[in-house]
Amino acid sequence: MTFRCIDPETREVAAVARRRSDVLDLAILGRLASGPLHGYELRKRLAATLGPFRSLSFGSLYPRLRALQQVGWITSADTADLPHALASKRSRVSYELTAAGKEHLAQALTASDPAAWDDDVFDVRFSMFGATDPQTRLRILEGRRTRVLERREATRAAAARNRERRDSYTAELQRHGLEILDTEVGWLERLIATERAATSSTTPPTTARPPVAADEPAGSPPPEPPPEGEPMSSIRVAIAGVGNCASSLVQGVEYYKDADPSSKVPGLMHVQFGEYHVGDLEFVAAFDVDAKKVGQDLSAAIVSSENNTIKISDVPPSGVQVQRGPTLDGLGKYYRETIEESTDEVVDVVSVLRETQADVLVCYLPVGSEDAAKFYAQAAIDAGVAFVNALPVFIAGTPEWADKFTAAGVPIVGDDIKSQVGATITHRVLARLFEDRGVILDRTYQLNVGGNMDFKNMLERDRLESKKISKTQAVTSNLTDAAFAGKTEDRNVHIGPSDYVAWLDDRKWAYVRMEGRAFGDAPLNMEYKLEVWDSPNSAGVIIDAVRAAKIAKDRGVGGPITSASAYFMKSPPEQIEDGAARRQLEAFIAGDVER
Ligand SMILES: O=P(O)(O)OC[C@H]1O[C@@H](O)[C@H](O)[C@@H](O)[C@@H]1O
Repeated sequence: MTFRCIDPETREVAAVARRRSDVLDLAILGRLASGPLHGYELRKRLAATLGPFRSLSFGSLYPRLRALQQVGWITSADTADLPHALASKRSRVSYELTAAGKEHLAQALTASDPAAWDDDVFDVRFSMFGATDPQTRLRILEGRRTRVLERREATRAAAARNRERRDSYTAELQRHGLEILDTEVGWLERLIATERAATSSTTPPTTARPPVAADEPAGSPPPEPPPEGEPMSSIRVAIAGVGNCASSLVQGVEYYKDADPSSKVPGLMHVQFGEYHVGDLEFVAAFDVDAKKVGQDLSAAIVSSENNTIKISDVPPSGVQVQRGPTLDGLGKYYRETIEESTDEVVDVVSVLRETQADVLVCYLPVGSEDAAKFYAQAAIDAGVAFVNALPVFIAGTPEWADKFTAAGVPIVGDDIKSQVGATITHRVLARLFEDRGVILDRTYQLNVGGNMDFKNMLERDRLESKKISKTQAVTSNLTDAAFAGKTEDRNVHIGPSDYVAWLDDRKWAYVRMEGRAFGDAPLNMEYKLEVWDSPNSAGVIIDAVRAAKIAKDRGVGGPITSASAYFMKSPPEQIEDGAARRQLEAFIAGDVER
């Protein structure tokens, strides 16, 4: 027996050719859906509606027509025998869809896998939106938007990298390219909003497509509504990781639960956020791996083991017992040395989320818990629970996960919490101030020290990679002129956790320095030091993020909530200048923008 070795390039060329013929087949079937056509007329219609096929020749059309006849999806007839209206001097053969062809077309129009929003397929699918169901249309539009956003990010990053080497024409070309991508994003946003509005006016949110777990038979019943007497307006919150941040969150809800909705309180954007008051957050499940926390009531677990944040309120027993979640990579070297891992059996997280009817799952795992964070993200998708990702593991910001959440109709706000007035926001805004006032920012650092388990865990440098990237790009993405604008790594930017100082407890001190050049290249330097209690500083932001996620869930909006992610998180799917992000978020709360 002989084996023929096909080189990868040949295989790729063959795959591209196959994709092109598949999409051409779909386009042909779509055109024939409205009735029989001659080859010449068919070609004219394809060329008129589909940009990518403008150069379509009879050379590529006829082989596909023959292939479609062979599989039985179309038939041909000699039009010499047909009425005059269909006959033409140019072509005597007309083509028509068979019953099998109609069935194939109907099925093809329900597909919404990533191929549907590829460059060469999207136009074809879009031209058939009239015959596509609303949910599929929406998924394709959202997928396409993610693809274009991804491309815009890559173009921006490339432009920032090549800033010094490019001449003015190349710069102009890049600017023009970005403008086109901006326009496409805006166009897609408008289409999505229109589709969404049409869908929600015909489909009540409770009947929005329920996410289906991989192991769950399709069509299994949705979770029961809350027990009678339970207020519908509460937000049922589950927490993964009962550390200091969870402690401040739980204490903070207690602290502000009776606040006057029209008042201004420290640390919160709004007491009343849309239809939700701070006090509407209700904790229904919690997961941890620490033996001193698992099995305890949440109110006790938040002040157990290594938790050492400032106390802001007494929390009465909650009736929620901390359950044993999977460890995966959740315990780094220093955690293992410091805490004892629970020997309890790991619970089925998806079932717990379903049984407790959680609305939102907040992921508060230690930095570096890449696998565990993804495990909880998948659990949220499978259980149909909105996800707020507070840690620097890239989930909402990756097209792969964004698509998964979008396809499941589950909202996500992420990634990596940006504190109220923390190291990131102050650094980001002040660096931008340099630029806005014409000062060239040449170098900067942000050194952070603290005394909580987060900082101890981060002594393990391997666990830091995504944290450093997230913190760095949160600052550099807000710049356009600095040589390191948009970069995640550069000799002249150093941003990251720096050391562990036990006696600081949950306090975090950030030392920031910016070196620039002002008028006449005169040096201009700025240094500041920020002292905060780390966990309360992010708790208010999480309370808002949870409420934004719930609002999206109520409205049947799945996938990344871009406004909330940009305002609350360091590494959102789309970085937006903070003032604009806040305005977008207010518009989202008011229901004026979809996400
Ligand atoms: O102060 P910044 O840079 O906004 O960062 C805040 C948060 O960053 C997260 O990554 C930490 O895990 C939190 O503990 C911290 O509160």
